[in-house]
Amino acid sequence: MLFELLLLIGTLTVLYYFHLKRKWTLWEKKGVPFIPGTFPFGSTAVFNWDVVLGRKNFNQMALEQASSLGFPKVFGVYDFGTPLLVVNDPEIAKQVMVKDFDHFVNRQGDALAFLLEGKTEVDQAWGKQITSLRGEEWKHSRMTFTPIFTGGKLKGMIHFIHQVTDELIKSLDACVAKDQPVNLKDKFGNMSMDAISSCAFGLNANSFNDKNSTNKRHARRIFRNSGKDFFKLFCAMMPGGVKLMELMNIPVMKGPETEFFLKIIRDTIAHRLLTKTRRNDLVDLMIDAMNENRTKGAREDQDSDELSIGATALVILVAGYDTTAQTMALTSYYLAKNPDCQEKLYQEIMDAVSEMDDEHPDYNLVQGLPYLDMVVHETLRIMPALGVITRGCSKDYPFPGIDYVIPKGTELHIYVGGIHMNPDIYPDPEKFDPERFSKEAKAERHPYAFLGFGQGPRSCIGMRFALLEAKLALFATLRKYKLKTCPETVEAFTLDPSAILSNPKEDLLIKLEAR
Ligand code: HEM
Repeated sequence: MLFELLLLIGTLTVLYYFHLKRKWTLWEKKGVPFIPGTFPFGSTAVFNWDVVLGRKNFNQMALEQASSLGFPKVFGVYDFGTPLLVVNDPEIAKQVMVKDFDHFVNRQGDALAFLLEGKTEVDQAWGKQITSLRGEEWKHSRMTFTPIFTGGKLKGMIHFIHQVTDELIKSLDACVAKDQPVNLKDKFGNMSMDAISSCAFGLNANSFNDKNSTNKRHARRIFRNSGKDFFKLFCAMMPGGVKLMELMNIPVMKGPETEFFLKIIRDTIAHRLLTKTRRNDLVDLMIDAMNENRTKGAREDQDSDELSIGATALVILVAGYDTTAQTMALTSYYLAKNPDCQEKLYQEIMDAVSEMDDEHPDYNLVQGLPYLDMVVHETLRIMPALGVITRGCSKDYPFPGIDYVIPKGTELHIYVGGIHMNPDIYPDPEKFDPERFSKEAKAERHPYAFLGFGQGPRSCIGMRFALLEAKLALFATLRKYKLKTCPETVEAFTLDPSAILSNPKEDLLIKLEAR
């Protein structure tokens, strides 16, 4: 009996393999270079053995794939045996992200969409948040929440960020007083957590004073995958896996961390409604947006709206935390290593300070500093938080330039890291050179050669907020200190294999000298 069973499994595996192999040759016939991949995972950055086994960061994997093929405009990889097209060219990225957006409204393809359809509370929260929503549901959610990130609304919140930059400077002062190197990941991690907690929920996360802050620990966990997380994903991918896990009340997504943040969000909303207090922060704006929609009769379903608020607040917290923290930490690291750029930025900041009436810069002033903007963009070019942006094809799509129709349900990967590191687009791509983002340099380049925040209707909704926070923090830091490398500064860093974003694995340590 056992022999027959093994024989059956063996035969099915071989048949399945040949079935996939037939699909794989499709790419070769169309002249698209492809990476053959390891059966059964395939070779995408996401499902690659090196990534699954925690040997490589998946953004790094993507960049290596693009570079190993000499940065072709498009190439094929296999995602669990399904051919998947990788876009590595700004013009084609524009086609997909903007011109033919009606084909690519979704972020995920159909093959793994069921992973977001679990019915546990945790999976519902992830499935209902704006980054995962599909089609009309996404359009509704995006329309509802876009107005809360306008310049006007951010101006109303800037004083919350000023309070946190004051905390940041106090904490940096303490390091300088003790003549200690500053751990950039740590300091800017605290800054980001406190800024987002304050602006989004009116909470004092107290990260600078509480070394073991639960908020930070849980937020970091959400963007890191352990062996257990991969094992759970693997089980969920088995036929009937999600249903079985649901019956056992095991969520596919990370349970305790999600529940922790959902509770914070619920308590905040309940407190606001009970006390009728208003802070004009993101929670208030989300409640307003939802009420406005209901008044307009756009949506009757109150439960669904409330789930959408909870889920979106959750994603604001997690999408805003690590991405912005890393951008601030890396910008400071690159400035310490490039004193000429730092000096130029310092001069720009001091010129601005001489025109300020107030202790803190206002919104227009900080957003209008050209070199500060160039420095942050160059950091995001070298190290984009998301090295791969995905889109799901929702209608058959005749791909421009290739005699091939991408079938509905296919997932496309846009390799941001590949475009940002392509020497034909950015000569000497490893070099930190903010001049690449001067007005003149940008005018000579394809506008979609920078994808640090994505592009088109599905681009980062929090971009303005992130840039405001990062610029305020860098303004305050550089105004007061010179950033210097020290013996503890790593010459180069590697990327954390357990991180979903491109986070440095090593600590980024530098010394500060009071100006
Ligand atoms: C420097 C910091 C940040 C970077 C580099 C970043 C980058 C990105 C990228 C690359 C995307 C995907 C865009 C696409 O698919 O075209 C994205 C989406 C998103 N980001 Fe950000 N982000 C940052 C900060 C933030 C902040 C602070 C928030 C919230 C306050 C936020 C909320 C979101 C949301 C909700 C989406 C999904 C939008 C949608 O599906 O419609 N991000 N971000």
